[in-house]
Amino acid sequence: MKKLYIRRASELVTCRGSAPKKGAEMADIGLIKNGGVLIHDDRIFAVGTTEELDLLAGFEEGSGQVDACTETASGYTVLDASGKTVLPGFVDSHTHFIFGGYRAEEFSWRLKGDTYMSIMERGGGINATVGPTRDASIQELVSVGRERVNRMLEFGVTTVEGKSGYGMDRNTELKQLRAMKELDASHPVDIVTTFLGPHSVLPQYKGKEREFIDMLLQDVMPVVKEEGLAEFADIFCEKGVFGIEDSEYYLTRAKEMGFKLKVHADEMNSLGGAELAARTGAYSADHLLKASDEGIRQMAKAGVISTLLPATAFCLKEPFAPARKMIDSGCAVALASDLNPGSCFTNSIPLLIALGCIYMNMSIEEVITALTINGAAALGRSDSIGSLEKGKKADVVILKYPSIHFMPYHTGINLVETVIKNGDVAYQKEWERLPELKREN
Ligand SMILES: N=CN[C@@H](CCC(=O)O)C(=O)O
Ligand SMILES: [Zn+2]
Repeated sequence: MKKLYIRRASELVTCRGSAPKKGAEMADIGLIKNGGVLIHDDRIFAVGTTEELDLLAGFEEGSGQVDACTETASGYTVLDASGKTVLPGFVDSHTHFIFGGYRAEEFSWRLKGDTYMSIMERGGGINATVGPTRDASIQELVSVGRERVNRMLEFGVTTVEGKSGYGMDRNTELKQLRAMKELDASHPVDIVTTFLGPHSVLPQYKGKEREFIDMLLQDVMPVVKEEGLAEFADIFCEKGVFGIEDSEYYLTRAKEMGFKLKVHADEMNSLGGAELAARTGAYSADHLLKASDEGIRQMAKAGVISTLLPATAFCLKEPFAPARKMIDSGCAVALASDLNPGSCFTNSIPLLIALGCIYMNMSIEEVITALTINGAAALGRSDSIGSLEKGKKADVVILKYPSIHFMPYHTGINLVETVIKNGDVAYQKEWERLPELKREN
């Protein structure tokens, strides 16, 4: 058995307890000073103070057994985390990271005053990514996806959700999902897949949205189900895209087929997407910039996770989702990057931390909960990831600094030093590796 002991962490964040964490529970991150984690193979064996775990591991302080990274008599490899913060691996629970091409020009147009929806109406936006994604081979999608997931791992992400939705035909939707499955099998980061066929309306389906949805339900989703290509089904419920009736029709049938549900809801307009998510029993409603008070109340009551995507609001120069109101109303809030080729091309966890704390009035404890256990719950995985508790996957992040308060304080800076995935070191930062400067005489 492979045994690892992370020892003497200045602050160890467990996020233990029931999940998801709602309302005031979000501030309780189960912090242990001078904490440690014992890992056996790919699972967490014990979590506690270093004193408690030394006893459990058969260590004697001062015996010389506990030097950093040495094999010890009791078989543990020791990782000395003194002066550092240890957290559960981050869960990025909403992304669109598999696609072909780029849309950099749209960002410039928006800087000059165009809106996301006006660009979409004149043929840009999501539809503009369809051609390059259809043209890309599965190996090209896997290769570019691998680079993106590598970058996520550097930020401490150990599980990521990825959506289809840039094919909107049978072959390309399946190709996107298969690319993610191939990556999942060959990369340390776990990938949870979502079918998002109804992501936009192609010109030939304008005014015939129901026909398009029926095509997806009949021709594509049975294959997705049969091959186990996606666990969740999602839809872009928005004015000018898919309305409430079409969205409810799709979600109801997707649920009957055995998919878990997610909804892109109330992003640009208050359409009743949050209420729809509550009504259909969705795991999460995502975006929610314009969620109504009634929608917030219903999400809290139904236990729908409010997945907020502040980097998207930031890039679109839109007001942030009302995180404070949601938490104070008893909602469980998750934060995710929404990495995509159009509205938000970032996978930066430090940016989410900064926006959450500075602009959304969330405490750093609430932000940590939103990026770990509540993200895990939004993916239906809170029993296996999202917290440091006995029996869970050993997905652990170690930060260079001694306290969680460095996370917003070192604004926008990646503090991740080590990432452990399934008990193995998957990423180790080399802080001071600079090239030798050559001097000409
Ligand atoms: N809003 C809908 N879908 C994506 C954007 C996708 C794109 O613009 O390519 C989102 O969640 O932000
Ligand atoms: Zn999205």
